[in-house]
Amino acid sequence: MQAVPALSSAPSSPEMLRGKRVIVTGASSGIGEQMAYHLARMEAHLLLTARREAKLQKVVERCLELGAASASYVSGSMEDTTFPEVVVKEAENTWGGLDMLILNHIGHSFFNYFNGDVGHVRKLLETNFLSYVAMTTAALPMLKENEGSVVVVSSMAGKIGTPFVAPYSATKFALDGFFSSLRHEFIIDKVNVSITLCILGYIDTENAVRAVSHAIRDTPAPKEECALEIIKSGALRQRELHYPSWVVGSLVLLRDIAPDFLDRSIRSNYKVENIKRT
Ligand SMILES: NC(=O)C1=CN([C@@H]2O[C@H](COP(=O)(O)OP(=O)(O)OC[C@H]3O[C@@H](n4cnc5c(N)ncnc54)[C@H](OP(=O)(O)O)[C@@H]3O)[C@@H](O)[C@H]2O)C=CC1
Ligand SMILES: CC(C)CCC[C@@H](C)[C@H]1CC[C@H]2[C@@H]3C(=O)C=C4C[C@@H](O)CC[C@]4(C)[C@H]3CC[C@]12C
Repeated sequence: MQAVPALSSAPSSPEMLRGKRVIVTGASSGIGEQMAYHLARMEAHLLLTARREAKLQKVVERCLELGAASASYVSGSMEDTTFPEVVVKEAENTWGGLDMLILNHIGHSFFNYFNGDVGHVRKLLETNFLSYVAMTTAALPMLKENEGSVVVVSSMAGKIGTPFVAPYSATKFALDGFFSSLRHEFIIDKVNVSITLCILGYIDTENAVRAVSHAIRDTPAPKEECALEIIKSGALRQRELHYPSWVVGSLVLLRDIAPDFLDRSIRSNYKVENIKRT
């Protein structure tokens, strides 16, 4: 009998997404950029989006070098309520269909004590949450037709309360509520569109390391591996991804059986003396 390689031992298994049409948001840097490169190696068709056009141009070029079936971008801000539809329309016009929607972008926030800025929370909800709802709504007809997948990138801070990220954490908890409810409805309604919620711990992207390395004792996990795990979990239509699995898995378990113990250990991971109030 021939041995079947495990998915993890075939990092860029081309069959997984070859020829599939994929939108990646927040693809100009960090985990989104790394997802674009993995998808390119898998020979997918790519539509990338973020605000910075020059960065997107470079990522598209590299995707084509790596073997993408096609690659293009639309630049714009998800703070603009009309932009989600613009992106989905672009996919409709170029491909006439869609297989996977990867929602990954986040607006800028601060890593600090909550300063009472309600306007910031409102703006962040638009960028990090409402635009995800709008993108999914606009893409749903195409996703239904192709029995596609929605991949929602969230965080441990969207499952467990952690300090200094109150506005961000709220937007990530909102994603869990919305998309976990929607998943039920799809199943009840026999809509064959999968929803994968990705719960990530601390990842070594430039922005994350710059924002928190002075105040967090943890070592971040690699963005390249993280990006691949996200794509795999979406392709396998899993309900949730926990990455790194043992860290996130055990914290989520502790949340329900020993919440005070968990909160204390979370706080002990922070060098609070390095958080300067702004
Ligand atoms: N890194 C980490 O430790 C963790 C990350 N995550 C999640 O992973 C995902 C990716 O994070 P990471 O790679 O670190 O983030 P980055 O900051 O590296 O990337 C964020 C992306 O979003 C884009 N973006 C920012 N503002 C807007 C906007 N207003 N409209 C549209 N796009 C925007 C940025 O591009 P541009 O500036 O060009 O618009 C960029 O492409 C996020 O959902 C995050 O919550 C979860 C847990 C931990
Ligand atoms: C108890 C410990 C074992 C684990 C604690 C985990 C903490 C350290 C992890 C879990 C989720 C992480 C945040 C996150 O999701 C996304 C971002 C956005 C980025 O631009 C800036 C960094 C930030 C705020 C991360 C900061 C570190 C967080 C709070």
